[in-house]
Amino acid sequence: MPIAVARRLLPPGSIVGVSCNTPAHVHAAVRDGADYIGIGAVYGTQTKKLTEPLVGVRGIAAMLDGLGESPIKAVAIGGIKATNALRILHSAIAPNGRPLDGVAIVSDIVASREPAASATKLSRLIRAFQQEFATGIGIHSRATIVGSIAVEPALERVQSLFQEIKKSSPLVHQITNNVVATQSANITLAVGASPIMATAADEMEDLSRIPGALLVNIGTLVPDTKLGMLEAGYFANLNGKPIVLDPVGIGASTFRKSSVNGTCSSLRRNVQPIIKLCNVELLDRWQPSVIKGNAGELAAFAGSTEVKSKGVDSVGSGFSDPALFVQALARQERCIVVLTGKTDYVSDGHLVVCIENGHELLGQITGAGCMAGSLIATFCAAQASLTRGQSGSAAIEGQLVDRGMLYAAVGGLLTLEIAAEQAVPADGSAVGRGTFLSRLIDRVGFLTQDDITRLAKISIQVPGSPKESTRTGLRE
Ligand SMILES: Nc1ncnc2c1ncn2[C@@H]1O[C@H](COP(=O)(O)OP(=O)(O)OP(=O)(O)O)[C@@H](O)[C@H]1O
Ligand SMILES: Cc1ncsc1CCO
Repeated sequence: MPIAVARRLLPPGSIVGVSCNTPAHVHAAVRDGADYIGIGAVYGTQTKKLTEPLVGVRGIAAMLDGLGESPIKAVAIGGIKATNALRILHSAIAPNGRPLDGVAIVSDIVASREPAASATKLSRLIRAFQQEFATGIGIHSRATIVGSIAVEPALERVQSLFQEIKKSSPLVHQITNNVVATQSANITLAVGASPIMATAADEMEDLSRIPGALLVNIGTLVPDTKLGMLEAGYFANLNGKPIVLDPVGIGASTFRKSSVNGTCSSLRRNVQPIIKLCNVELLDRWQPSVIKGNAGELAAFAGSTEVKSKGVDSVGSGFSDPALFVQALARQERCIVVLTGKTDYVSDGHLVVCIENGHELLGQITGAGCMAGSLIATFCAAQASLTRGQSGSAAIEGQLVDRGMLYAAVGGLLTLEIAAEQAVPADGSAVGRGTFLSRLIDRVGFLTQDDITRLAKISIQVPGSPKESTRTGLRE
């Protein structure tokens, strides 16, 4: 029914909402003067028969963007429950920064044995998110840092994470590719953590209960493993476990791209009430803490044509302004973004940390990026362990991404790259790729926190800001 007709039939002052399934619907609702819009269905639902395609979590942001500066409120609807509400609120942020105003929920309340308790739980979750969103720094901050940005506090954070790994030996669950599984497990053990390379969907709920972190690497993705990834990430989000996503070779095929976040997935065309799990993209189901890739992978992920890829490799010299790229992508994805290469760039959407360590041999063996992912996940597990004591506070309840993961990503990269420098003989004698890999794993095992502090070559900047501080590997 057109809004004008509804307004004629209803008493004056009535609130009129419009269901929107596409950006075109949103534009029409703005033009016709709706009071609010309901965006959906996000997921499949049994509450009503769906006649329009599912929007998916990844589809909400574009619709919010269509609201522009209008005061019209927006809620998401369709299959939303206490278990996925936070995921939806986190992901559904328009490029212009506009979040959802709320979520519409039916069965999780009316079909609950304790509807009042269910409603209270949901409202607590939503308020915690709103509080987090309003007061947060880092990931979605627009605050400007005044003065120079010292790197020492960042290195101190890395040190305490390094100590925590040695102390608690966290479990690092890795669903990775079959090219690198052994070396990834070995490098995780070498740094002092405990790897488990489990892939079956049926065991993910059990594994998610063990504190630690989850790595999802799509290097040799097959449908069965994808089911495991969907389940593992979902339960990891529920249990507040950090997730590192490594979209290996994402530009190589439509299957990889649509499995992660593509808009061409069959999910978009699926009007069945129950979603067939394998058609769901990973990022429709869970929120990563860190997304890591080389330039070709991150360009394909972000839909940028600036950098090309060939299989799992990046082609050419990379982005013209990598710092700005990672900052923008981190802001859009509301998580830490890591761009690897000769120089690495790590951002939380505000700060960008540049790392100049490493060795060219890292670019000449397979799986250096995958090992970087394993070490980043290990440091994320340590960060989660350090913050676990604070859980229960409203701000933590409203988060899926811990801002400390910026330092975790930096710590993982520094560990790999400083060990790589040490793996090359100091007397300049040649080392081949095979020996280099073994020596690299050895050196990760021998690395000390003093090595990291002494040898780190990092700088921190806020792109667009003239203030920048640099730190070389030399002792001052
Ligand atoms: N030329 C180089 N000099 C120094 N460090 C490098 C160089 N090339 C890569 N690295 C380091 O190697 C690690 C992996 O980065 P890279 O961009 O090669 O990953 P990748 O392409 O995803 O690797 P793979 O697909 O083999 O897993 C990073 O820590 C990066 O800093
Ligand atoms: C070579 C290769 N192919 C798929 S995954 C992988 C490992 C490095 O990314």
